[in-house]
Amino acid sequence: MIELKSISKRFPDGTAALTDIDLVIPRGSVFGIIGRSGAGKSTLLRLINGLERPTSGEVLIDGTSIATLKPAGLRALRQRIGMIFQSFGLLANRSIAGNVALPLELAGMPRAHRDARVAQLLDHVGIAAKAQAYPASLSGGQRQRVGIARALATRPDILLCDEATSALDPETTRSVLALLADLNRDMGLTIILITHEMEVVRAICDHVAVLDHGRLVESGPVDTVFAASREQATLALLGEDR
Ligand SMILES: Nc1ncnc2c1ncn2[C@@H]1O[C@H](COP(=O)(O)OP(=O)(O)OP(=O)(O)O)[C@@H](O)[C@H]1O
Repeated sequence: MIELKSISKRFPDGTAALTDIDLVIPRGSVFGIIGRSGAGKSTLLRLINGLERPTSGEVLIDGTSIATLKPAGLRALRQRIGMIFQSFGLLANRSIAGNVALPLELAGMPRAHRDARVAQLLDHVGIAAKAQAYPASLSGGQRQRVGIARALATRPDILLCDEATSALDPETTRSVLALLADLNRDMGLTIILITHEMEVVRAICDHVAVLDHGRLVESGPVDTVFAASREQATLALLGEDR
């Protein structure tokens, strides 16, 4: 379980990116965080993986405050958290297998184990045939599958998705979201997904939180929030999507 307690984040230039956020993300959920550009979504994700520190408040993962972790604890936490990005973040000069192997190399896994694990991961995301290809020769959907395989290499139990399907066409988006749903179901992976697209939330999330200008407008089960919201920010996002 991930808990955000009274989180505020103000950047040195005075920008108040997040103000007084309280949020509980249950283990095993697919949790959508939605809001317009600048609402604070990326900042929230970066607080969860410890890349940013809150100005006040705390982030607890399974009851442990990230702020109390020593460097070794923070490294261990990062191994528990995978991340995928809108721009995929693949290294152009490494093969697909080489990209997926990278976090295992950094973790010091011996070559033979690494090769077996990479093959298993590529198979799992349906892209084994492309192991020796390079990112430039893959479609966007295939590249995101590689991104997912790489994110899962160290067997995380939390996957953070930063606009992971925003660069993909609707059909490819559906297939990548279906893969994420399978991973949630089969591995019990907790998925936190930030997006500005209501359709993505509707397709895959069980819970949603709506951010607006750094504030949490509302959160709860997707069906409840979408069916009964009276919040202007939520209605505006729903309206844009209809
Ligand atoms: N390092 C930084 N220094 C100063 N301000 C920042 C920094 N990072 C983000 N911000 C500001 O904080 C606010 C929230 O940004 P954030 O990137 O979290 O929003 P977002 O909802 O993810 O937006 P987008 O969908 O456009 O990525 C914005 O006003 C942004 O300009």
